[in-house]
Amino acid sequence: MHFNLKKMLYLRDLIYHPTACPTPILKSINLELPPQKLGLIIGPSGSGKSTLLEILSGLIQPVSGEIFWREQKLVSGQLNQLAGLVFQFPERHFCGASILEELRLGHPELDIERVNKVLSEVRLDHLPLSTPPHHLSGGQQRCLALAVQLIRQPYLLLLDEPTAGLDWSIRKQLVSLLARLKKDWTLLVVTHNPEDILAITDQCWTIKEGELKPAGFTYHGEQVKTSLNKN
Ligand SMILES: Nc1ncnc2c1ncn2[C@@H]1O[C@H](COP(=O)(O)OP(=O)(O)OP(=O)(O)O)[C@@H](O)[C@H]1O
Repeated sequence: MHFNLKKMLYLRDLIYHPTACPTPILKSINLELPPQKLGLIIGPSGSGKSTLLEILSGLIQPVSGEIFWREQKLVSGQLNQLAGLVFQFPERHFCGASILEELRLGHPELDIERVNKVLSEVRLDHLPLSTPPHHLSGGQQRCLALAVQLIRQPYLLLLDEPTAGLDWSIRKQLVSLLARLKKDWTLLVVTHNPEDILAITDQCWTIKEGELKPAGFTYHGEQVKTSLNKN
């Protein structure tokens, strides 16, 4: 397997071990993800998936290890510019009174052109900007949560269980949206239920008790196909 380190997200020996915990939550994580690819990490509840995304978005700091983006070593302050994190059930965190307010939270200077561009990216541009986020459908709320991150123009989109709690047809639409987004962004998705996302996955890992491994295994009786040997 050969990757060009100049063009990728590269995690080296990341360890997260809060002092109160008897064992590390993340145990020497190594991961390489090229740009404009979708990486999928599959693991059960409590395996460390959200913790890894929190580190990558600069919310918490690993005790050791390094994070590189295009050969540049990054520290927490730089990570929140690199990455946009969409939490699990992001609609629970909306605090704007309208779509426009939600998109402009923390960025009141954003011009309408950029707002419209990002809304068209997630196919919400047909809605009035005054629509309250809580009046949107479940699928539209997920799209708005993505738009909130995209408008900050991160390089890397981090998605925690993006299809959780959505109906089948909405999950399908969201997966098509993610497939479109990876033409411009690098995506890292974590989930305990990979069924929806596998079809658009370029690289896949499993995580169990904080240990990350490249996938090439049987999940729900089906061989998971990864592109670890592509590129
Ligand atoms: N600061 C902390 N101190 C102690 N334990 C922690 C801390 N942060 C996370 N944990 C524990 O680490 C484990 C991994 O948590 P994490 O939320 O990353 O798992 P997850 O795979 O995302 O699970 P889920 O899918 O249920 O969200 C859990 O057992 C959690 O309780």
